[in-house]
Amino acid sequence: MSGTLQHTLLPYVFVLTFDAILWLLAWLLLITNSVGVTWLWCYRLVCWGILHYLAQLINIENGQTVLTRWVAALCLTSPAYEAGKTLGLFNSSNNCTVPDVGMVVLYVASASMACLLWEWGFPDKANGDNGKEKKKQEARALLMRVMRYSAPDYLYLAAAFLFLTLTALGETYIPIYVGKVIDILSGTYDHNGFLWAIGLMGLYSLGSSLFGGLRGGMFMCTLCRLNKRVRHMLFQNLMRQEINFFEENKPGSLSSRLISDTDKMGRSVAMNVNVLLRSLVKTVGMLYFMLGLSWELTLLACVEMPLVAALQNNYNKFSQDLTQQLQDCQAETREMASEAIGAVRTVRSFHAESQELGRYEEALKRMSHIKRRKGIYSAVFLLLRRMVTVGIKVLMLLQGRVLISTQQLSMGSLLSFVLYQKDMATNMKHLVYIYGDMLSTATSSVKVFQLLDRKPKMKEEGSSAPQQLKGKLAFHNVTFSYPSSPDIQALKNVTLEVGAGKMTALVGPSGGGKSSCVSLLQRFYEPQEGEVLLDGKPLHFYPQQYLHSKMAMVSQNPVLFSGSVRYNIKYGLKGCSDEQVEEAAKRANADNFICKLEDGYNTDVGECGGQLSSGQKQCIAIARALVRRPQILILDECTSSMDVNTQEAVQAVLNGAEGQTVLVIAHRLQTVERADHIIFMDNGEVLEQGTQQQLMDMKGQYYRLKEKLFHAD
Ligand SMILES: Nc1ncnc2c1ncn2[C@@H]1O[C@H](COP(=O)(O)OP(=O)(O)OP(=O)(O)O)[C@@H](O)[C@H]1O
Repeated sequence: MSGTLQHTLLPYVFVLTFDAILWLLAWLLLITNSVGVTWLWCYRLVCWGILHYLAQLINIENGQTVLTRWVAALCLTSPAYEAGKTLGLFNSSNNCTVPDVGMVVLYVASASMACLLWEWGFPDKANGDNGKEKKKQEARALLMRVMRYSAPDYLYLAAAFLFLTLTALGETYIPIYVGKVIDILSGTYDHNGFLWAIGLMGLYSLGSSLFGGLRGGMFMCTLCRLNKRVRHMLFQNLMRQEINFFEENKPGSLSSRLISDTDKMGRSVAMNVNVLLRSLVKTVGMLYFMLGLSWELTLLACVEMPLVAALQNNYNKFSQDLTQQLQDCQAETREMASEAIGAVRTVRSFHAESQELGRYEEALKRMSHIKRRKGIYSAVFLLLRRMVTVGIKVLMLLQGRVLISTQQLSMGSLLSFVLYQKDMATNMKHLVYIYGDMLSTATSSVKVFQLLDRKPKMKEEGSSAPQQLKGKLAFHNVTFSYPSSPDIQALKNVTLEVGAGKMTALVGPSGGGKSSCVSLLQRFYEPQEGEVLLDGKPLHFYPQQYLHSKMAMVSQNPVLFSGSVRYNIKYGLKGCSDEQVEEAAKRANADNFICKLEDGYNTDVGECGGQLSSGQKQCIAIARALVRRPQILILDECTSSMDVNTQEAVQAVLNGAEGQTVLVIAHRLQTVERADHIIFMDNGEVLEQGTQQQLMDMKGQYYRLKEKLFHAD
């Protein structure tokens, strides 16, 4: 460890020694102390050349760039400061002098401090090999990506930055005038000077408040626009994902990504960048005034910064970890509550209220435990930070007393300095804290970006979209397992055909693989082996939108959306007239009961169609399929909840569907008997197929099932 430190520090000591020799040369060569800035610039540029060459000779493995950067800062700080002095930027003599030993030490300290800060904020990539640094760099890259998403709002951002700079400048001038007022009051009273100082102070306060408000408004606008844009993109990409994705990711966590994570991500740009830039502009402005008042006190004030930064850095590490845990816990609790509330009927019917309550309480306990830990860390951190701040303040006041007694500083200037220092400390806290917060919110944006970047795991869709479709479906040696249970084959080497313009029935015991066939037809999943063909072409040759316009499906448990009956029937269809909706409803035998509803077709069906009975929902779902006039109609057990009369009516409609390919999954006798072709499936395999008569003659599995159904009916 100490060996490594020696290796790291040696090149710096080596360069410093050479720099000291160069300064010694300057002191020896110059008889007079007063020199021109140009001379100092030339001399230090030559020094830079020499030291840079030496630094290259040392050639350290990791950190060569840091050393090179430090050499540049070391050589150029002194002429830069002297040039500033000559231009009257600092309240000291305008003469450019060769710096004395004290000033040289100060230059070395400030150059090193600047390099340290730079390294901390923007570490050299060559040094970032370890995991922690890599993580930081990734977080930074994410932050840059969030910023890029804000690019369309550049006008709002430019206005916000302008107002921000004006606010910060206004705020920076106020303490100077407070000090002036105190000096006027404590010395010989000058009425005009007093009024002038008070007036300017009021003007700066008013201006900064006005611009502050405008700045906040602009940032809020940017935040809203960014949130809207990201949520839209995210929702768009979510809708493109394959069905398995939604089985693996619960709705609670997806909606949390969509709402709270996008919000946090936006905050990292609009809010944090706002505070970060304000603090940065103010810090630079205040440093300028503070250096003008007293460089000794400024140096002392600057000591506070690395100490607070080190404390804050450590605290951030713990805090980020706990924040992540807390976010996960919150998502889990939310999911648990929405699951129990959504399935309240099931919970009630199994009398599982106390069990759900217990689970929820456990999750709440875990959450409050994490919150408690977070609170304790925060309290300890605040205590340590306060101790550092107070300690530095005491030292500063002691030094201030010395400066006043030697008349290097007035009382008012000391007050101005103390005001600046207080503000400076707050700004530093913001700079360090916000930076940590930005990185942590960037981590939460990882989740958003993961979703944004996710490509659906489906074969790329083709462009075949023929005007006329015969509607012949075929499975060729299809083997399929659900991604969530890859070891269980739901379909085993299935080969079957659904004739164009014919009605085919899929029958068989529960779990036989009927619905799995339908899922493959809908391209919800891809088979692992074999092909599913439509008119002789694999399904993925057709665009998804085309496929779903030609193939409509009514499932066992149709899902309706909250909204009117009309909205649900023409769901997803553009340019569908009211007449078409009503005609489809009549064909699905839904018109009768719809007209009896309070507002007819405009009646709200409630969340998930909760205001309607299961049979009514199925009728509306059939109407929704029929209104599309699909070439292929798939009915998965869709008449199971209808009364016998309604079933008969729907059946008549289906039989009258001329030229339409109909695939029915049914357990009911009447439905199956009307089919042109019957396929019997069990355990993921096609066991028997043929016409009703052929299967009956076989006296096999279908025959036995029919016997059972006959008795049941
Ligand atoms: N989403 C899923 N994830 C994992 N396995 C599934 C999924 N859906 C169905 N399965 C399994 O696939 C097999 C075939 O199920 P499928 O739903 O296709 O049968 P089915 O004949 O339609 O049954 P039912 O008549 O009861 O609807 C079963 O073993 C089932 O457990």
